Amino acid sequence: MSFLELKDIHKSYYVNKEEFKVLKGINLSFERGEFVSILGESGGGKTTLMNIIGGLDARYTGEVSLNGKSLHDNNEKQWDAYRRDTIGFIFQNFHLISHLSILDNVMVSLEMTKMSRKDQIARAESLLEKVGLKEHMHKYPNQISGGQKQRVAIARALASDPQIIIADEPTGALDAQNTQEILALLDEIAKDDKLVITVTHSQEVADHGTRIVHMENGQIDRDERIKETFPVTDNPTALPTKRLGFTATVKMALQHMRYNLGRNILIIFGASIGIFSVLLMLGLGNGVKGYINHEIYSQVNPTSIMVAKNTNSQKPADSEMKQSDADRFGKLADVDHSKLGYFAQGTSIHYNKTNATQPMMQTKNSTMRSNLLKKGEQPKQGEIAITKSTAKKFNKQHPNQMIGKTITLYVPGMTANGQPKTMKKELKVSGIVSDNMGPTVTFNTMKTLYKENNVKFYPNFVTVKINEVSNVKAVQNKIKDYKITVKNKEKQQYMITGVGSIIDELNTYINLAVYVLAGIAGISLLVSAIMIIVVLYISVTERTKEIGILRALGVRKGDIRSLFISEAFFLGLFGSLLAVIFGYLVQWGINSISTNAISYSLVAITGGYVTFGIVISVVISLLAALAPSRRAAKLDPIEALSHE
Ligand SMILES: Nc1ncnc2c1ncn2[C@@H]1O[C@H](COP(=O)(O)OP(=O)(O)OP(=O)(O)O)[C@@H](O)[C@H]1O
Repeated sequence: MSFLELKDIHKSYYVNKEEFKVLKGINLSFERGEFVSILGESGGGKTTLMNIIGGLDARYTGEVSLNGKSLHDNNEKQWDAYRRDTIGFIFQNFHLISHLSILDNVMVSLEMTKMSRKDQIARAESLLEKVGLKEHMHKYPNQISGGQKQRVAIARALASDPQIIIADEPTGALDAQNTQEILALLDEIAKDDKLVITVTHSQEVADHGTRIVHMENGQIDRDERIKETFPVTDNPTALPTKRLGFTATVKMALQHMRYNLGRNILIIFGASIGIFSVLLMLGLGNGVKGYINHEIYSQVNPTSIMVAKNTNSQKPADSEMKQSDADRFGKLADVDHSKLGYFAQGTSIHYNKTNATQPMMQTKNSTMRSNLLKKGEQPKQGEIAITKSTAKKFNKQHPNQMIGKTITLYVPGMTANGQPKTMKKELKVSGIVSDNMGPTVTFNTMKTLYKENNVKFYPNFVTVKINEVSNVKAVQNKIKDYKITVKNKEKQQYMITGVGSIIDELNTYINLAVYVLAGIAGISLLVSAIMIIVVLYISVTERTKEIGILRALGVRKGDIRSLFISEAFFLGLFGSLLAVIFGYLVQWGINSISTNAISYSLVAITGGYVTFGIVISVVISLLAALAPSRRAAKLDPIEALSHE
């Protein structure tokens, strides 16, 4: 049983369904310790035969067996493993990976062995030392000579300690001096128990080996042993290998990105614009919403709501809110307390022959914020807090001096038989409040005013104080759920009034506007995605040869796919990180201006938005990578290697 045996190998190529027979029944057997040169006319099928032996081409008929075991039924993964474990390729044009250093070129093969990382590096260094390149190991392929490149290729071919070294025209691109050095190295390899098969046109190379096989017209026409086969000293002990794996693929992706740094920075910059716009829109929307809420909440207590009767009637009796209504709300979950109140329109205040009409006035209640009191005290029984503009009307120079003065309050009312009656009461000014609020008296003061004027008093709202802002909506909904039947129609018994009740709706509209804006900004994400697709497609084309090399070294299709997907992942990740940096910078810029102008930070990018931005960016990049990475993985290794 020979080490490597070829039996009746036939191979045809088909061009436009026309068959071209290239190998027409090859029978050969090889042993370890041989240095075989395959000679023959150009186009005679030598490379085709090497591709079959090297496990790059499985589309042939006949039998190739290694140590008596046929390779015929190998599946894709077994072929990958065969190329990793058994074969070391040396190509005429070196086929080094340009974006990896000399050391890393050798490491690609070693990373597929099960050695520890430390041992892998030690072996790579010792192999480079053996080929005389240790001091050049941190250079890149474009920084060394042709002869040196071929020596790197030899070190790489030997990395996983394969039993067969296939060298296709290894000295074709070298001068006489380098040719001698490479031949000496190949000699050493054969002496080291391995089988070296070279394809060559050079008689000098052929004469150097132990055996010459000549091909003619797709068949072997001469097979002569010119030297003794080197003695084989032990059984082959190949290094156990594994697939390239996640870490090595990711590392290689990063190395490629670093090699093309300028271009990748531009792509990352392009990709970041979309995410940045979305982040800024969301942050701005959030900030503006916060600002509007802040403005409203600075005047209205967010945990208090005002409830009135749901009626269009002008009759005070129809709008009456009773203590029983207040008690009903007071019993709802999360309600702290609930109180009757009175809201009046068309009131006026008289002082010192000057009259000031008041568009609206309400009894003091929990929806009012204490900060609306600008000077003096909150009103007690028999007192009133008047607005700043009213105070100015009465005392232009010193409005604050109105505090302590007595004014007359006029309130329009209606007698029991429907006659209008203006009620009045003298009250002491206790303080001055913001114009946003209107004059304020206590509920009891208002009640007394009605009583003194003999008009029945109908409280017309209830304020409900809720324990927490987050429970307001639920309480509002419960109050809205109380129904009453009027003329056979069921309708809501109460309505919620005051600014607080519209905050929710206002926020819904703001959110809507923000999402629309972010959506428009999102269009640039689509542009980023298309850009990444284009870039990756270009990259696949550019790197076709590299893909062929990796496949020849035994890298699996899946790992080739991971390589491109990793690059896309990093483009997306770095793009979004850059976008976050830009986002925070612009946020800082806008907020410094807005804090000066309106004492509020208008942009509020949240951690949630940042996470969303990063996730979206990465997902888009990964989706964009699907098609290009699939294309890369599907490339035929032989075609990829011969790609110009
Ligand atoms: N993919 C292919 N499709 C069609 N024909 C092919 C293909 N690859 C090779 N051939 C043809 O098969 C024949 C053998 O090619 P091969 O490369 O094996 O020859 P070779 O002996 O290595 O030649 P050379 O010494 O010039 O490198 C040639 O005629 C070539 O044109």
